[in-house]
Amino acid sequence: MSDKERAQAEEGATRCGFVALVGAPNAGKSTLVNQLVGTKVSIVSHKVQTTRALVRGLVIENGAQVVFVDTPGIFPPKRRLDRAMVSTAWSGATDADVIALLIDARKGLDEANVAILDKLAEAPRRKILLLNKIDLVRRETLLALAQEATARVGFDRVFMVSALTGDGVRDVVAYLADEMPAGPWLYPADDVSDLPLRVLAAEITREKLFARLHDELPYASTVETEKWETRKDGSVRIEQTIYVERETQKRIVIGKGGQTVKQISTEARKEISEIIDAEAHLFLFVKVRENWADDPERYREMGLDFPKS
Ligand SMILES: Nc1nc2c(ncn2[C@@H]2O[C@H](COP(=O)(O)OP(=O)(O)OP(=O)(O)O)[C@@H](O)[C@H]2O)c(=O)[nH]1
Repeated sequence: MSDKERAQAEEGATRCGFVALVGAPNAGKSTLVNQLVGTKVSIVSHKVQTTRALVRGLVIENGAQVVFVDTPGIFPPKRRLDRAMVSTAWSGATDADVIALLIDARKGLDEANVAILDKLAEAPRRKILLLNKIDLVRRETLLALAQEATARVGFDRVFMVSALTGDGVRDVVAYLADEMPAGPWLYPADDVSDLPLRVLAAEITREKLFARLHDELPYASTVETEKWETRKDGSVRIEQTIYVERETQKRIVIGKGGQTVKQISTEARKEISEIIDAEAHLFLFVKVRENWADDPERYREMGLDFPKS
């Protein structure tokens, strides 16, 4: 935060609001939030539907605090867990001051994007369109896509961005900062995310787990931080449990002689240490928890509502 911004905050000339990022799985929402905030707050993966809970990224620009809500990918729900994710995504969107729809420009208006556009057309909110992955798509294609999408939904603005390279992203932030309503900042100025560190640390381990075992594990596997202890020397002892659904999956995660879980732990520990800016000692346990996807308690821990059916 600059001195000017600090002064604005003190004078009370501040603005603050919520921006919901919606889009089909893999549109690039997590990558965009990370690019906006400049720190890794959301977990990026090649596998779809990695984002489960609402993750907020905070950006301060021109006296405004913009709170980004990174919603789970919106897709036709089948299972209970899927329905919880989708309903959390839409409720995040309807509470926001601005809804930003992110579309993977390579995909164009495929079935998933058309369904989202139709639903968005009904939402009584300001909406903007972000055509993402412009590093991979020709300009003529982008223009045609922008026209097609705006014919379906009254977007206030269309931006062309690359969440990966950061191209065009600052323009989006500047625009949104101007759009935020007057009001005090809701979060401390130096925070980048309100996601508790223990949740973030669990997400990092989950990312490493999937990077290694995405073919062998169902995405229903989960990681929870059970213990977080700061020691006298400033280092942190973290205990996490990886929950899987079956004994066979447990064996896969542990690997021969414990090799696999050890590698996951090493990778996660490195990244967690960087983020907390302290030495981390990470201890991973693997447990089988059958039918966890039907257990309301697990949903609460992930910040999701438990759908009744
Ligand atoms: N080339 C390119 N790749 C991108 C861009 N933005 C995102 N990606 C890639 O697209 C993939 C999906 O990105 P994510 O940010 O995980 O997508 P998401 O929308 O958050 O996905 P869910 O969490 O499943 O909803 C990752 O492999 C990213 O590296 C971009 O602008 N250009």
